[in-house]
Amino acid sequence: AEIAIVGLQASGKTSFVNVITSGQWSEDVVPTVAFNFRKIRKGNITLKIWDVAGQPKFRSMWERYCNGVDAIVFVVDSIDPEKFNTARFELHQLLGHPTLTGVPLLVLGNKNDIDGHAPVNELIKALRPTQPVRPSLSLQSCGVYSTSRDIVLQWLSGRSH
Ligand SMILES: Nc1nc2c(ncn2[C@@H]2O[C@H](COP(=O)(O)OP(=O)(O)OP(=O)(O)O)[C@@H](O)[C@H]2O)c(=O)[nH]1
Ligand SMILES: [Mg+2]
Repeated sequence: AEIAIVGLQASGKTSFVNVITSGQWSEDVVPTVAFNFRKIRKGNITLKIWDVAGQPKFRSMWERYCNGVDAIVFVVDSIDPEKFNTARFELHQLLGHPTLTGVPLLVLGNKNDIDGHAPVNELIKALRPTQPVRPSLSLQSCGVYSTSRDIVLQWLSGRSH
């Protein structure tokens, strides 16, 4: 399966990829420039991961990396409600590209290890990821210490063909 991971800067995309690829949580992450490409094997599935940069100047590239993938993962920082509006805007901007019609979407509310994080129902209200309609949509909460990463991996594996 090939997946693209997008979302605003500092939402935790690279940290998430580090945990699913090496099982290691590292404090030492630097803001991504352009993208990182990672390839991992999980059982008999090879995941090709485009970890795309989230700073404003890189957002116009998201569509290019998402084009042709088996699933898009959109990461949101669930402890930073002030960014929800921008996140929604960028998410809808991305999903509005005709090239991405029908691509399965997984929205991750990251940093759920921190007290006061927004729960899934609040993220759904804030981001309204169901518009436009997606055939395959999932919204999950995750964080560095959470086992939901396994659920996420399962979801991703199920999207491969
Ligand atoms: N507590 C907590 N901190 C996290 C989590 N994920 C990421 N962080 C922290 O959030 C900050 C940003 O993480 P990155 O993984 O660099 O974020 P990014 O989305 O890749 O950012 P860009 O590459 O600039 O788009 C870092 O200080 C991480 O340590 C998490 O699940 N829990
Ligand atoms: Mg990054």
